Amino acid sequence: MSDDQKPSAADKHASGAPWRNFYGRIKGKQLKPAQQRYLDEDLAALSPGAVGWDVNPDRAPLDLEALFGGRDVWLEVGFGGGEHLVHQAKSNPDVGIIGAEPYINGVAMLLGKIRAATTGNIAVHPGDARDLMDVLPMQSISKAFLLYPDPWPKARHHRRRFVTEEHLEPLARVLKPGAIFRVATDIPDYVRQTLEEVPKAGFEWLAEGPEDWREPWGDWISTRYEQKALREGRRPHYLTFRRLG
Ligand SMILES: C[S@@+](CC[C@H](N)C(=O)[O-])C[C@H]1O[C@@H](n2cnc3c(N)ncnc32)[C@H](O)[C@@H]1O
Repeated sequence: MSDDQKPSAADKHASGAPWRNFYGRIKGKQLKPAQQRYLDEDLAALSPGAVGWDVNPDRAPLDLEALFGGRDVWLEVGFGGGEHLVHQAKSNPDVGIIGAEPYINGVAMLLGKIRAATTGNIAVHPGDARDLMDVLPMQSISKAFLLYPDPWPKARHHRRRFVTEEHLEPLARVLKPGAIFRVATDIPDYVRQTLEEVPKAGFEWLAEGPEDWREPWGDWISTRYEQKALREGRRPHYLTFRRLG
């Protein structure tokens, strides 16, 4: 079936949930017993609240005050193995960070790192960031990270990329005016699409000179995917945007 024949976001499930295709991997190789234990023992307590359509069909906004006690809240979309998320949480104890990641093996890896780091300022949504953004209060997030999003290199798959209206419009809605949005990618055509689409959604690119995109952020820690890209000879690009308004 081609993308055109599939249900679109305008189509709904019987529950009222929009039909959101997720094309990435949800499960990889068999989890190690310790990883399964992290999921069983830790995940529920780290939940940001009622995100699923089954438990929150009216999409009532999450109580971030109750979750993080009035801290600034940051969002990481697609945290992979969680190394960047935990690094930021450890470096910024006065901030609360919510991560969304549908790949359950990645979620288990993050939970292992949270145990080792004993940080208390992380919430984890083990699913699609779109479902999370539905229930984040308007203008509640002061920084967002999109680090090495799935590249979808074929032209007919570009519409699956995160930097499309379907994702950027809700992201813009939940970010505070002036909030920072960081995007890292190793795919030149992803840079092109990001620079075209993100400003259309109400952001400005903060480029401090033509070579600015080559330099990682001062508080950067390289991610698993970036390490793979470097091994395979691809160059990272670091783009910083500010939410207008
Ligand atoms: C290429 S990996 C990069 C992972 C990590 N950020 C890194 O740099 O190592 C992209 C990740 O984005 C996740 N992802 C894709 N679509 C997503 C969505 N709609 N919401 C949340 N995560 C998503 C995938 O499951 C995958 O783990």
